[in-house]
Amino acid sequence: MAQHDTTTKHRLWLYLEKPHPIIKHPTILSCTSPKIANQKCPKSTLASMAKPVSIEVYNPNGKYRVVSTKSMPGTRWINLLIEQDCRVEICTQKKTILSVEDIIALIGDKCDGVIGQLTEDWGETLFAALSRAGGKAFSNMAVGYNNVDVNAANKYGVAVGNTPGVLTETTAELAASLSLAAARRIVEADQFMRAGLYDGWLPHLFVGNLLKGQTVGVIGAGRIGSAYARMMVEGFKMNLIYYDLYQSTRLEKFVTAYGEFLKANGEQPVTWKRAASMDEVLQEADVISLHPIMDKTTYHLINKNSLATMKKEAILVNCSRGPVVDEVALVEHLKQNPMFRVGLDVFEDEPYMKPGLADMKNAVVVPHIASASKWTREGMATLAALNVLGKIKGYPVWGNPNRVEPFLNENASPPAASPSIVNAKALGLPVSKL
Ligand SMILES: NC(=O)c1ccc[n+]([C@@H]2O[C@H](COP(=O)([O-])OP(=O)(O)OC[C@H]3O[C@@H](n4cnc5c(N)ncnc54)[C@H](O)[C@@H]3O)[C@@H](O)[C@H]2O)c1
Ligand SMILES: O=C(O)[C@H](O)CO
Repeated sequence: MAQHDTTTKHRLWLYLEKPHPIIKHPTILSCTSPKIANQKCPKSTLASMAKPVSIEVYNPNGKYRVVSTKSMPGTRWINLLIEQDCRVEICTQKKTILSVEDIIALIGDKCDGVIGQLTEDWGETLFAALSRAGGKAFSNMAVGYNNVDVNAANKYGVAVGNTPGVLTETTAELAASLSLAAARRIVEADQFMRAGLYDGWLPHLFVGNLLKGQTVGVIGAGRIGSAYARMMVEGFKMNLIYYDLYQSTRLEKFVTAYGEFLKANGEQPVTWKRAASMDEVLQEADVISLHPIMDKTTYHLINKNSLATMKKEAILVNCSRGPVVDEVALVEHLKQNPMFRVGLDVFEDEPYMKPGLADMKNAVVVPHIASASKWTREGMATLAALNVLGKIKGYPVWGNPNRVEPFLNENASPPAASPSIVNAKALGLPVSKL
């Protein structure tokens, strides 16, 4: 390993001589600071930029500079970028959530595109910085993009990508897991066992809720909400009630067909209903799962009043975004109603929980892991990278962001298109005919 120019803080390059074991193109550099010269930034920004940000570099001679604010699973996404002449820089900073200043430092004075994370605040300041550096594309490694000010991106002509579809089933499976964990009190029972409290079978020990024949309620029956509904209907023979701004015809057809199948086999058929209001779902359902997007119409959708509408023994699951639920009201409701249970993957002030939530036995809490399966996370990285690459190369936008499978086939080259650009229309980007 050779070390150069260690006298200057901003140029501490460490060349790794060993080829990386999995990346096809072996050249990796590590350094502790990107070039930050000639940027017009507020003084406060410059001051915090003085701190070096550590990065790892692949294909240093690539024509296009693409920055990823985090290391992401898999290597396909890196290979796809370097095969198309990109120099890939991955931030290796230990800090979990990067600040706007950290990201400005990463962007530097020449950057063609950035792959970022849902924890980052992609607003006016960052899009201005990216645009100054010649950047044309940003992609969240997430389907939700409520951390992105799309209007600001439009103002600077920056394409904004997201990663739909590849995480639908994985996220729905976690929502189903939380539904079961809450219904059958799995975490409480696990803690009881580990505490050495089990001294024999008892008729009343950890009695929970049977799902079969009960009603599952879905708020936001889009990709994930529909996949979850199908799992609960087919897996546990639950009836469905859903609320969405749009009708989910495919979901309705599925439940109808499954109901007919059950009937033909002499079993009680399942039913479905599209509710005219969210309150109808809250009143009728035994398990309610939240899957809407996060915007001002869904902020505190579940609050003190809506909680009061729900059955005393209902189960509430949230795998959408934390602020969809008023968490202070939820803690109070959990205290007042010990038979009411929740399964939460997301939190209002992530990564923090509101006071009292951690003490509630009737709450199952996990750290925003709904999309965390290996296949999905690698696929998300691939889609995010291809969103950025597509814009850099001038490719059109894929026609149907709900059908992203062709981009995920590891044995074939991906289509020459950006899989999902949310502001394609606003920017007037061409749509692929493939
Ligand atoms: N916890 C996680 O790790 C995780 C993983 C993936 C997605 N998500 C969240 O889930 C959200 C949904 O993802 P998706 O792929 O299913 O998106 P989607 O766009 O397919 O579905 C969202 C649905 O919400 C509906 N909706 C919008 N406003 C509504 C309202 N006011 N009331 C009721 N329904 C409303 C839409 O009509 C749409 O059908 C994402 O935006 C993201 O925030 C979280
Ligand atoms: O929106 C998303 O994709 C999730 O929150 C992370 O997978």
